[in-house]
Amino acid sequence: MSNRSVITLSQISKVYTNGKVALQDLNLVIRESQFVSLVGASGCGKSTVLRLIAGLGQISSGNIDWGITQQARKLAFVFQDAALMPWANVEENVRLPLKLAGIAQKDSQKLVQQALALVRLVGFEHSYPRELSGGMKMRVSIARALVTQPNVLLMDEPFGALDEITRSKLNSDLLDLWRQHSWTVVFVTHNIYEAVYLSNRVLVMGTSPGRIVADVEIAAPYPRGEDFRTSSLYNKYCREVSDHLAQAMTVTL
Ligand SMILES: Nc1ncnc2c1ncn2[C@@H]1O[C@H](COP(=O)(O)OP(=O)(O)OP(=O)(O)O)[C@@H](O)[C@H]1O
Repeated sequence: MSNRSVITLSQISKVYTNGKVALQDLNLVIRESQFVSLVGASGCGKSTVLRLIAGLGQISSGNIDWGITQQARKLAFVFQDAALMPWANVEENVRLPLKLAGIAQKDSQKLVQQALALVRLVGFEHSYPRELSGGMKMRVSIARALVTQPNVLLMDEPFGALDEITRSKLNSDLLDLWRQHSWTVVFVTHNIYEAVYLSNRVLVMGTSPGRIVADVEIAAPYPRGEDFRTSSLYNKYCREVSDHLAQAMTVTL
């Protein structure tokens, strides 16, 4: 991991048109290849942070500065809902961003195959979303994000709707991919255990107005397997994040 800052949020505030102050004076530096999770109570502004980083919505005040040029910057967004086109098969769903970018099918085929291989969906190219499990649909959604070969991956509770076993499997797969590709990842989740397992940094947000109340470095080496999940170190970090979260919620409840 380099020390280069990729995303710098300075004094960010976001007031929605209904007057809701979602974020106030938020400062945050995300470094290259970091895996950063945002955790916090519902409504504390996690998705707002992610959307502003993605350029989906206007900042009310403050700045976002990028450490990579606009030309070199490749963002991909993964949503909680796999949001696949039901009438299109797996391959067509994954190809969509390339099609929208005007890339011809003959040129996109290799990228689509590579993305499907990354999420282990080779052989399911011609299946339709209705034929897939929830975990497989989410893999398609991740492949659709990866097909553009991003260097920054923004993930908004991608595994929130999945059962625990599927979530745990996808967590391990995501970590393997992240280690191979060194993306900078910003990951939103409600789940403390997931955040600690995945991240090298967990940011705890407080609400009303949304702000960062704790920045916890998860100083455990990768690869992280079952050994880590059952270790006292993992428990220690989960307790630390949980305590910060409980404190943030006491202040606002
Ligand atoms: N388009 C909008 N217009 C008005 N208020 C909004 C809008 N989007 C979000 N909000 C409000 O801004 C606050 C932050 O919302 P946001 O979705 O960022 O929170 P969150 O932490 O991601 O919540 P959750 O965990 O429930 O997804 C909430 O009070 C929400 O109701």
